[in-house]
Amino acid sequence: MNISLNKQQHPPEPSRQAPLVPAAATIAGSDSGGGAGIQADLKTFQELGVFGASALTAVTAQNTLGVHGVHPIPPSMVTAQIDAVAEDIGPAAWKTGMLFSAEIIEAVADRASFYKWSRLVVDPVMIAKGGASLLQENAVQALRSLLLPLAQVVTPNIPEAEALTGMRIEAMADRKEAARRIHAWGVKYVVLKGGHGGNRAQSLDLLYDGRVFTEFAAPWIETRHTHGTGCTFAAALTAGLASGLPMDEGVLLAKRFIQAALTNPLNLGAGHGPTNHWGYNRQGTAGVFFQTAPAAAGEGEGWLR
Ligand SMILES: Nc1ncnc2c1ncn2[C@@H]1O[C@H](COP(=O)(O)OP(=O)(O)O)[C@@H](O)[C@H]1O
Ligand SMILES: Cc1ncc(COP(=O)(O)O)c(N)n1
Repeated sequence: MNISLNKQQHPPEPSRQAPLVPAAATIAGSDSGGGAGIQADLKTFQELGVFGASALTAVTAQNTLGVHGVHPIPPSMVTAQIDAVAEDIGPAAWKTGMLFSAEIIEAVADRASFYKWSRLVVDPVMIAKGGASLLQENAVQALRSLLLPLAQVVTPNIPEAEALTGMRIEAMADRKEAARRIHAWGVKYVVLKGGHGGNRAQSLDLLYDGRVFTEFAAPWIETRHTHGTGCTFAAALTAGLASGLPMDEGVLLAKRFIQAALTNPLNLGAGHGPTNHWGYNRQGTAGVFFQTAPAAAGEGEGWLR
C-alpha cells in the first residue's frame, strides 16, 4: 500500500451545518498566570457555553505579582489569526483585550471593518492591576479614532475612561459626561465600569446607549483576588451577545458572572489573585441585585430582573 504524507490537494469541505453552540473569539494578550487576558476570556466563554477561538496579540510573562515581560506578535500574524478564525469558524461575537501597539490596533480595525463585525466588544485594556503598561502611550489615539467607531460596545474602567477622554472622573456626573463623550466617537454602547470608583459599599457599572443610562449595582466584595476582573467581565458580555442576548441582558449576565467570580476566591498567588471562573455555575449569585435607573428626570427606576 502506498501511503502518502503529502498535503491534500484540496482542503476538506468545512461543515456548513448549524453549529451546536455559539462561537466567540477573543483578540488579546496571553497571561501566563492564567487569570487575565486570553486565558480568562476562554475560560469565561467555556463556562457560559460558548465555543472560544482566539487571536494572540502579545505574550506576557506574568503572575499575580506583576508583569515580567511583554513580547508583541507581529501585526501581520495577528491579521492571519483573525482571518483563519473568521473564514472558517465565523464567531457570532468578537472581543478585544490587550492590543499593545498602534500597529496592532490598525490591523484589528482593518479586519473589523473588512468583516463588518456587528458584535464587537472592545475592552480598552491599558494598565495591569500591578501597574505595568499593556498599551503603548501613542496607541490610545489609535484606539479612540480607529477601533471605537467600529465597536458595538466599549467597556472602560474609570482610569481608562479618563485616559480616553482626558477628563478627571470623580462624581457620578463626571462618569456620565465621560460616557457621553466616548459614545460620541461612534461606539453604540458604553459600559463604564465602577471597580475603581472608591465606593466600598457598592460596585456600580453604568451602561449608556446614547439616550438612557442604566445602572448595574452589586455589593462591594473586599478581596485582593481581582486579577482579570475587566477581561472576565467583557468576555462574559461577549458570550452573552454571541448567544443572542440584547445589550442590557448581556451586561446583566456579565455583572452576575463577575460577582460570582469575586465571591469565592481560589486563593492562588501572593498578589492580585485570579477570580474564580467556576463561581457562576457552581456557586450561583445569591444576594446580588441589579436595577436600572434611567438618568433622565421623571423616568423613575425599574427592576431589570
Ligand atoms: N471588589 C469588587 N466587588 C464587586 N465588584 C467588583 C469589584 N472590583 C471590580 N468589580 C466589578 O468587576 C468588573 C470590572 O471592574 P473594574 O475593576 O472597574 O475593571 P478592570 O478590571 O478593567 O480594572 C466591574 O463589573 C466592577 O463593578
Ligand atoms: C494579557 C493581559 N491582558 C489584560 C490584563 C488586564 O487585567 P487586569 O487589569 O485585571 O490586570 C492583563 N493583566 N494581562
